[in-house]
Amino acid sequence: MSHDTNTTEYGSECTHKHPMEFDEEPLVALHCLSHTYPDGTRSVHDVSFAVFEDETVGLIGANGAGKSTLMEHLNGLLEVQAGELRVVGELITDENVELARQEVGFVFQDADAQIVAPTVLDDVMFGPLNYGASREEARERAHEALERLDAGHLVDRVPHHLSGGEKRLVAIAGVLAMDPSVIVMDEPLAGLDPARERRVREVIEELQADGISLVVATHDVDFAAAVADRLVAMTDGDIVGDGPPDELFYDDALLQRANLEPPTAVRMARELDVEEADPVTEDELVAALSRRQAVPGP
Ligand SMILES: Nc1ncnc2c1ncn2[C@@H]1O[C@H](COP(=O)(O)OP(=O)(O)OP(=O)(O)O)[C@@H](O)[C@H]1O
Repeated sequence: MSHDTNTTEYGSECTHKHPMEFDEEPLVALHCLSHTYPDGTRSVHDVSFAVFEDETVGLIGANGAGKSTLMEHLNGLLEVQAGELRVVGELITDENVELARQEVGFVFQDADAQIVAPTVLDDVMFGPLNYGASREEARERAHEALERLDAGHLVDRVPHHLSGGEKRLVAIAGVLAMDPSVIVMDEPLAGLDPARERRVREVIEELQADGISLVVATHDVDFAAAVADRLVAMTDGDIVGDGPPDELFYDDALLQRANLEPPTAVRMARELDVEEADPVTEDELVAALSRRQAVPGP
């Protein structure tokens, strides 16, 4: 999407009040997206959403708010019915949907949905091979991606026999092997034991440190507070909030509208009358409390 966006460029269906204007080119942007499923369920309506370089967007909202529907448009899994999708500035159509698939990797909540091959190596090689890499290059990329996730030891295993956490690492490796600009993750911690959860959190931190942009959908507000630079809140197919965690998680009216509870740190900060900052994570709360303690009394 360019800086000089104008309404004609985006088609006549859109009733969105604010044309998207950016100081920098988003890596992926949906503008005025509406989607109705074949049974007539209207899942998102006139939604605009952009992801920029080197940011993690937390997508939050209650069951059925439209998070998965929005995310499945970001790499062309769902076809745009009304509105438009741009990836690295290119308008995505039937002809170039592969660009969206390559640039935006998708890690499903259900890792089994993503497994396509008889061994982990074949599975991780599948993406690069599918996009024209030689077997040698695909193998190299698959090994690299698995090593990056400390999952090299799984290379010859049968994917269906892996544990839930291992499957998720393999699914992330499959996406990394494609070298995407943006990785979309649907509930990445769901169903993991504490050790696997910790590993997936570390992987997310490593991806962030590597400058990869992420979109993470989650019901876990504590996790969203810890992982996201920016939060986008959805309810009933609309985006109802977009801003930093310390703004959104202190906006009671918005949380109520989105049917969300504030994170633990926000609730505790209020109970403890922490006023000098708006902590949203445990670490921030502890820091605010120790600063308060350090202030000498009268
Ligand atoms: N294949 C489908 N056919 C019909 N309706 C659907 C389909 N997939 C989703 N929906 C409906 O679209 C709306 C948005 O669903 P979506 O899965 O995008 O929400 P979500 O925020 O991801 O929910 P959850 O947190 O429960 O995963 C819901 O009303 C849902 O019932």
